[in-house]
Parts: sequence; C-alpha cells; structure tokens
Amino acid sequence: MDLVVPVKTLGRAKTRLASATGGDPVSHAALALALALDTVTAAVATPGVRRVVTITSDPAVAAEMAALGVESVPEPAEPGLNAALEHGARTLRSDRIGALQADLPALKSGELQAALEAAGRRRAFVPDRQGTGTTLLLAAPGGALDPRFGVGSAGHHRLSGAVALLGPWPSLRCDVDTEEDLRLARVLGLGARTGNALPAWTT
Ligand SMILES: Nc1nc2c(ncn2[C@@H]2O[C@H](COP(=O)(O)OP(=O)(O)OP(=O)(O)O)[C@@H](O)[C@H]2O)c(=O)[nH]1
Ligand SMILES: C=C(OP(=O)(O)O)C(=O)O
Repeated sequence: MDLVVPVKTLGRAKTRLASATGGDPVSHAALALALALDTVTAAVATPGVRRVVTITSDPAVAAEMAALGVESVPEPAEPGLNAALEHGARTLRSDRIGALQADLPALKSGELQAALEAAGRRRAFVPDRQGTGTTLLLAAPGGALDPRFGVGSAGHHRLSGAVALLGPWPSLRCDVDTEEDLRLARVLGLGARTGNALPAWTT
C-alpha cells in the first residue's frame, strides 16, 4: 500500500485551530506542521505501508518530511484537496493506493495496519469519529482513488461505493480540526512533536 498525505501550506492550514495557539502565526504553523509530522511518522512505521508521499507546496513541510525520509510532490495548478490527491495518486503510479489525512497526531501504527487489513481488496474508507468526515480512503487494487473529501465526505465516499470501515481504531478516527479534537487526541496519546508544539493550556 502506498499512501498519499495532503498537507496544506502551513500559513493557511488548520484555521479552526487558530484559537489553540492564541492567534500567534508562528506557533500555529508549528502546530500544523507537528500534526502532519506525527501522522506521517506513524504511517511510515506501519507494516503493510510501502511508501508515503506528501502532497504539498510548502517548502518547510517538504524539508521536514525529507528529514523523515518522506518524499513530497508539489500540488497541481488546480486548487483544492481532491485535485491534490488525484495528482498525488497519478504521480505514485501504484497498484494499491490510499489517502490519509495529515491531522491525526495520535495515530497508532497498529490501528492503521488493522484498518488496511480490514479493507482487504475492497475500495474502503474510515470515517472520522463524528462519522461525517473521512480520515483514510483506500482504492481497490488497480482501481482509482476517486477522492471526495470535503464537508460530508463520509456520505460521499459511501455513495460512490466505498465500504465504511468501523473498527476499534480511535486514533485513526480522531482528526484534529478544533481544540476539542486536540483534547481528545491528547487523551489517546499525542505524537511527540504535537505534544511539544502544544501551548501551555493543555498541560
Ligand atoms: N495539499 C493540500 N492539502 C490540503 C488542502 N486542503 C486541505 N488539505 C489537507 O487535507 C487534510 C484535511 O484538511 P482540513 O481538515 O480541512 O484542514 P484545513 O483546511 O487545514 O483546516 P481548516 O482551515 O480548519 O478547514 C489536512 O491534512 C490538510 O492539510 C489543499 O488544498 N492542498
Ligand atoms: C476534508 C475533510 O476533513 P475535515 O472534516 O477534517 O475538514 C473530510 O473529512 O473530508
């Protein structure tokens, strides 16, 4: 399985989390980067994951990912998350491809591995903890990714024929968009970089 991980340019990312860093843009960018680095660190360590590639036009993200041994592909001219994922999938030219969101700072490799195994050869997705969004989308072997991320993406992925995977994988389902999500992810056990990037209120 090869995974594409989209990472928005840090200065524009995670706007719903801005209050967590008190409006300081430097701390905010550091937190957004830490979320992505912790997610990718867990993904790279997952048995069954052969390759991880981030899709980003942010040179700071690409440099940090390179330090982890992870390649980055620049975003295409067409804007938006799904266009970025389609571009990444095309670039990888892999037989088996998936898209993993970059805001899963509590992600445990064992849970990602279990979800990959549960998918088998099906096109499948993992909904977020609220059941409305999507944290992981897996193409069938040789099949297209056909990403439909955005508001209500779980419903869109289901309607497009992907199978919902609802296993006991809280770290895989806990994407962090808000301060409340961050608190929940902390209970699950944050990756080291996000833990270090957090403001004092969480301690
Ligand atoms: N490369 C790329 N990644 C994106 C883009 N939009 C969203 N993402 C990534 O997709 C994932 C889910 O995005 P959201 O949760 O909506 O994140 P966000 O847009 O940074 O957050 P908000 O500003 O709060 O909506 C995150 O990993 C983002 O970094 C995009 O246009 N390009
Ligand atoms: C883009 C998505 O993420 P979020 O709900 O975190 O914005 C999605 O779930 O499709």
